[in-house]
Amino acid sequence: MDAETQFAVEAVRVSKLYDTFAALRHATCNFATGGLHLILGENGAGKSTLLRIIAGLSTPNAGTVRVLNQSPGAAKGVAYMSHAPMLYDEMTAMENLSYFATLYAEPNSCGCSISPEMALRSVGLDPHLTRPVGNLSQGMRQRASVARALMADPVLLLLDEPFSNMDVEGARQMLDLLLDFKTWPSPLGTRTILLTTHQADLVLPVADTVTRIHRGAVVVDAA
Ligand SMILES: Nc1ncnc2c1ncn2[C@@H]1O[C@H](COP(=O)(O)OP(=O)(O)OP(=O)(O)O)[C@@H](O)[C@H]1O
Repeated sequence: MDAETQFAVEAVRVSKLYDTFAALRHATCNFATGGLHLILGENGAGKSTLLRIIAGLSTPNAGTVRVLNQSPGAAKGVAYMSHAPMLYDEMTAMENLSYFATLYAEPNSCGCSISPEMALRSVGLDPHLTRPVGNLSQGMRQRASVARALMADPVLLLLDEPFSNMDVEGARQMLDLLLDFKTWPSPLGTRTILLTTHQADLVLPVADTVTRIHRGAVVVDAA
């Protein structure tokens, strides 16, 4: 990433339609490089839609989006965690991450990675767990999902509900982990995290910015 890049993500008047329904309406929001950015909003507000567009997984109908100064999907060093599980239930956490590690070795990836073992340890999971993911507690599965995203060693980490299914203590530990991860040196530059959560009280004290979305529109974009 260019060291001069001020914003990890710039979204200008972004709209996303599903048939005639506007999941996002002229949403404009910028996320500074190096920040922990919190995106809040009611169920169905458009938070996941925005993250998916930034991740390059969904194309807006209107507006412009720049991610690490490139088009969404083109930028290296971006990892996205969906709120839906992205792991195979019948495999262990280690088997899952080892499998996905082979995908991160593809030419399109950033070329740098954190080992499956280190990613699992960093979220507090034992890499030698023999239980398949489908038999883990929901909180442990969530940790494994976050570990999968960390494994790409992202300079921009997009997390959709990383604390869901976690008790308060587990969520705190996960937040501490993310804050620590943000300080890890990266050859691609300063790390930035965007996350959505319904546990706003947990993250608000440490968030650098808060972006509120209501019915598809950005209503507050405050530092
Ligand atoms: N593929 C789709 N087809 C049709 N409508 C969709 C699709 N994806 C999302 N929507 C609708 O777009 C709106 C925004 O959805 P989105 O998932 O972005 O909200 P959200 O803020 O992430 O909500 P939650 O907090 O419940 O996860 C919702 O009304 C949702 O039903």
